[in-house]
Amino acid sequence: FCQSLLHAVFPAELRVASLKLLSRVFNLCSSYCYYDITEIDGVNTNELYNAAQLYLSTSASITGSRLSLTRATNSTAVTFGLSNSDNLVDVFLGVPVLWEHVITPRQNQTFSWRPLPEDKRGFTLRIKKKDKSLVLDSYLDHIMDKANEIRRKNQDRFLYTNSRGGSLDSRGHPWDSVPFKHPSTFETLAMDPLKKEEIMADLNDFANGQSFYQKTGRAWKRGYLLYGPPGTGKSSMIAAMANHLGYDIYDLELTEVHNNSDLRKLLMKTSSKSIIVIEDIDCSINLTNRKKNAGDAPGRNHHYDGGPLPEMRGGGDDGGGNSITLSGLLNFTDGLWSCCGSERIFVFTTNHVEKLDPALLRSGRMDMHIFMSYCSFPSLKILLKNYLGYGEGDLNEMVLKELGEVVDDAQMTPADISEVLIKNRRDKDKAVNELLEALKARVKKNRANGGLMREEEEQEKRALESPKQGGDELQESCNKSDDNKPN
Ligand SMILES: Nc1ncnc2c1ncn2[C@@H]1O[C@H](COP(=O)(O)OP(=O)(O)OP(=O)(O)O)[C@@H](O)[C@H]1O
Repeated sequence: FCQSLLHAVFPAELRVASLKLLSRVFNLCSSYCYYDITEIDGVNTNELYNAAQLYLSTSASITGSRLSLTRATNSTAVTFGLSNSDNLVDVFLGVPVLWEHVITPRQNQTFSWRPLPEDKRGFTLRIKKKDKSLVLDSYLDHIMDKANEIRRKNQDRFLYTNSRGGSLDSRGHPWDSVPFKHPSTFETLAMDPLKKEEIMADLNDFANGQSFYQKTGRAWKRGYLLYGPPGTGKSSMIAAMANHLGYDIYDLELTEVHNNSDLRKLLMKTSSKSIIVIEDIDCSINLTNRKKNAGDAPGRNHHYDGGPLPEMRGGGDDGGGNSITLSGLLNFTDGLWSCCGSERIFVFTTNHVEKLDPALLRSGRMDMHIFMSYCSFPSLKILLKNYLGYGEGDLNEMVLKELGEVVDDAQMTPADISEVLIKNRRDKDKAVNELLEALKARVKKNRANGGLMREEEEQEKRALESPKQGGDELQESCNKSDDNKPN
């Protein structure tokens, strides 16, 4: 009776109008504004909805007991999201933002070339009116960036190489790629923990430093020089860097690049958020005495240490002529061309730092010089944990002390030590005993050689400390060290 009375007094049109009026009054009085971010915008997928879902899946402040779990194609990680009507508060630049996930059944199917989901999904974002400009100006961009970063970390990454004599694939791309699945991480890397932390902090500062680089007018790139004897983990370090940041790797085979202009083309085809690696830089091109090289005979500035000699490719001009020159390489890492794209890391590795031209070592080019040393005691403990599962306190105190006493003087590389441990990994005691024997034998051998290996290391350090030393002098010191090399 009441209902029919109400309907008679308030006809449907009046009811709708008054509801609209009420909601308008409510909106005017409310200090909040609301944004709806629906999954499907018309018939197109709304990128912002997917990004918000991914972004919120990393938030630790999710309330509610029902969460949705997803695992995307090509992804190795499971992410969780908000279920229906669940909400969470995110804080951005000190401003609280409320997110609510709303799922409603789709009523009338609109005509579409593809079937639409049965449910209409969307987020409602509630924010104070006074903070509206903040949301529109930077919060949504922040969400898109973060979501891309999460996708990158979750998805397979790629290892690119140019080793096809500079030919292009069917898409005109000069790089070959394979999925990158190297298991090396900073946790498994045998290295002084303090040094490791310093490198990780430097990488994090770089990856989060967009505004810093923009503010200071610097190109968003960073250079690392990894040097040290073979088998000390330079390649493992590069893999750990890529895994830590979630970057792709471009392994640049310089000996396959014909000239400076090809080098530029390769650079232009690299993506941002990547590590561009030139391994054994001292063996790839002749990086010393560059003035002399500029006038050298054709092909002279390609220089090899042991590998097959490259084809003679013409004169060594600096301006994009017929072969790679040091200045071409410096333009690649340092000049205007290095700034196409952004967020890129250059890593050069060498076993003979003293052979490098001081121009390459100058600060600003290689921002961080990382010496990969022979296995130290802290590094040894990491290897024992990796290969035998020995944690702190698991190994007999006496044995540990003995290992500590000989490991520095043995000057064995982590690669050599890993070999000994791998060989006996099923019998832990045997592995440790054999390692101890191997270390002692190496100490004996080094003493018989008069500690020449350590001297070589010292030379490398001196070369780094005096980057202004001329190319000729460096070459001379390098030749001397090669002559004196122990077997
Ligand atoms: N610091 C390290 N931490 C953990 N494992 C290491 C380390 N150094 C070497 N290894 C082990 O030795 C193997 C060879 O090391 P890696 O190729 O990284 O050395 P490298 O210094 O790059 O050698 P090269 O100069 O000959 O290229 C690795 O696969 C890894 O198993």
